[in-house]
Amino acid sequence: MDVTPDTSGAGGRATGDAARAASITLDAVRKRYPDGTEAVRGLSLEIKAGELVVLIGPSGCGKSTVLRMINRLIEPTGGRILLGDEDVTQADPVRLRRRIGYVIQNVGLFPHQTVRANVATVPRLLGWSRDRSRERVDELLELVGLDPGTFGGRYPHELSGGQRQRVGVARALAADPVVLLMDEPFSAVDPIVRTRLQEEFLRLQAEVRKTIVLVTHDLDEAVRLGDRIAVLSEGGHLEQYDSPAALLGTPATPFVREFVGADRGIRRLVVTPVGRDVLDPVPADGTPDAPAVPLGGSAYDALAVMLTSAADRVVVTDEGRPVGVLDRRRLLDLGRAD
Ligand SMILES: Nc1ncnc2c1ncn2[C@@H]1O[C@H](COP(=O)(O)OP(=O)(O)OP(=O)(O)O)[C@@H](O)[C@H]1O
Repeated sequence: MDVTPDTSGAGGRATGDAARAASITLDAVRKRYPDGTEAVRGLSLEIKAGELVVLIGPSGCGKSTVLRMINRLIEPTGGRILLGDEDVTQADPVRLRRRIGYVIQNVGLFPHQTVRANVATVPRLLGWSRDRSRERVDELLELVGLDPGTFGGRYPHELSGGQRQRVGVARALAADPVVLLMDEPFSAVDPIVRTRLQEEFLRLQAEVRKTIVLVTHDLDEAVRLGDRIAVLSEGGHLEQYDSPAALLGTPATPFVREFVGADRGIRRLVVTPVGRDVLDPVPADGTPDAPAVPLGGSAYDALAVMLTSAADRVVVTDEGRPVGVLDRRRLLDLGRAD
């Protein structure tokens, strides 16, 4: 398998290939548009190989500009961007883009090409044989949950919005890129489909472990998907770069506090697992008559169970065995970490 920067000839399996993910380093990156707009005024950010980082911030803060500078759809006017240890500003932009998958809001599929032909776009550019392309495309369609026999010959207008989005992801993964850039990938579908796509996407990422930079407006999406979240303010200023739990629990600046909102306590419960450290021992006289929740489940789910059964505590179980008791006050404290 080719692990050098040039992907020509590289293909291989779609799964379990951590060597094909690269770290990304932004070092004092700037973008001044020709009309004088300073979209990004010196942003530094490290993204580890295999990490999923979300860029979030108000409209116009420079998120898309940052994303597009990574694959040089937009040229930076200052600073450095490294992919692994290679400076992307020195790379040939066309070859660079073949190594970087890119997924956008309305997917941008070619309307007059079948699903298979759309997914095979980059392999074709790379000169792969027909058989090799076809094998890879079918493997990817399976990976994103579309049966190749049913969907491979369809045209984009014969798919639902969610199916189109999956084809977009398959296409972006086709040449086994080292990095995946996603600009509002799930915003064109309704909230129910969006949640399902997000869940599928997390499962997919657990398999392919790409380095992913994803732009969104949606804080819940950021919290659900991100290993780390970068909150940007105007001019691409980095307000905070942290795990979802740390961001919600300890906003670093007044801007972040306002951005994550008053309901951050609830959001924090969603990303906080119930661990042994917050449990009281099971009473000596046996398990209390309370509903059970699994160890490691989210504190939010535990709260939901308490509320629906009007209980003041839950029994926490590990593989069915009670390991402790969590009371409501202790649980609510988990949402109030600052
Ligand atoms: N081609 C351009 N020429 C001049 N200014 C631009 C250009 N493209 C973007 N901008 C400006 O740069 C700033 C950042 O834009 P960008 O699209 O990166 O923001 P964003 O955070 O992605 O916004 P949104 O969330 O609304 O998509 C904005 O003020 C925008 O008006």
